[in-house]
Amino acid sequence: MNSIYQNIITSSAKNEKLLAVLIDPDKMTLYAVSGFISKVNQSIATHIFVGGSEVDKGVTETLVIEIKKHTKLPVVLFPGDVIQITDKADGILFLSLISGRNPDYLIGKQVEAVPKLATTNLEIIPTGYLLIKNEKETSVERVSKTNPIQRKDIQTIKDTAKAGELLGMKLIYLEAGSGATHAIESNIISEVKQQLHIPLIVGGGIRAKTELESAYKAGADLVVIGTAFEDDDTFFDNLQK
Ligand SMILES: CC(C)=CCC/C(C)=C/CC/C(C)=C/CC/C(C)=C/COP(=O)(O)OP(=O)(O)O
Ligand SMILES: O=P(O)(O)OC[C@@H](O)CO
Ligand SMILES: [Mg+2]
Repeated sequence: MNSIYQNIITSSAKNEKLLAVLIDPDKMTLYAVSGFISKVNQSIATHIFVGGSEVDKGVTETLVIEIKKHTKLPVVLFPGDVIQITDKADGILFLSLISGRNPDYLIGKQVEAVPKLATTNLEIIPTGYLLIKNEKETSVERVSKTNPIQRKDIQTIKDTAKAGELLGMKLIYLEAGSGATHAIESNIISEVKQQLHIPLIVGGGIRAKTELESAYKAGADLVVIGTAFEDDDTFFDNLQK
């Protein structure tokens, strides 16, 4: 059986780069799904992530059902909270916000999620999630009440990512924040990647194909893009298969 995680590992070993399109349930209407997903299907995207920092109950499930009608790509939950868990998706990034020091987002929400996950067949992918500072406050900072790590503090970023790996996490996600003023720099990505043995996800503020390519070149195995597609879906035209 080809699991989502196994595919990420295999692609990473072959240096085949992956792209997740992030759909924020707050911003996508049900009637827009089929048109949007048809663009995703024609693009180089390999995954669909669904999640937001603040989403009302039930909204994620309805959206995932609709998305699944239109694509064969794996749909992976990227939840800001436990209420976003639905068994209609294929997998879930089981996030721990390791850049922060809020116990609710390190272990509390994860404990709360267990009874919900017990009734699903979701593939659970333990993910160390690091928020890196940009020029404006991000939704994740506000919602989680945690401080991001400063960009100049590369050693802390590296040590935090490595600590996630040593704790047994299967992916590390470097996050500049949805709609970040600037994407995570190549030197940060490459320094983090060099000392990891697990795949690296990079997201936040990537709005151009050149930025996507430089994240890949620096060592990102999977890049997440949301806002650039939300703002202007002609961005897909540059990312045709
Ligand atoms: C259920 C489990 C295991 C975890 C959920 C709880 C944790 C630890 C979450 C991590 C911190 C967090 C709040 C992540 C949110 C990730 C996310 C989907 C960000 C995208 O944010 P948007 O909602 O697009 O931001 P905007 O509203 O600014 O567009
Ligand atoms: O919306 P953007 O800025 O592309 O960010 C994607 C993702 O990393 C946000 O959690
Ligand atoms: Mg968003």
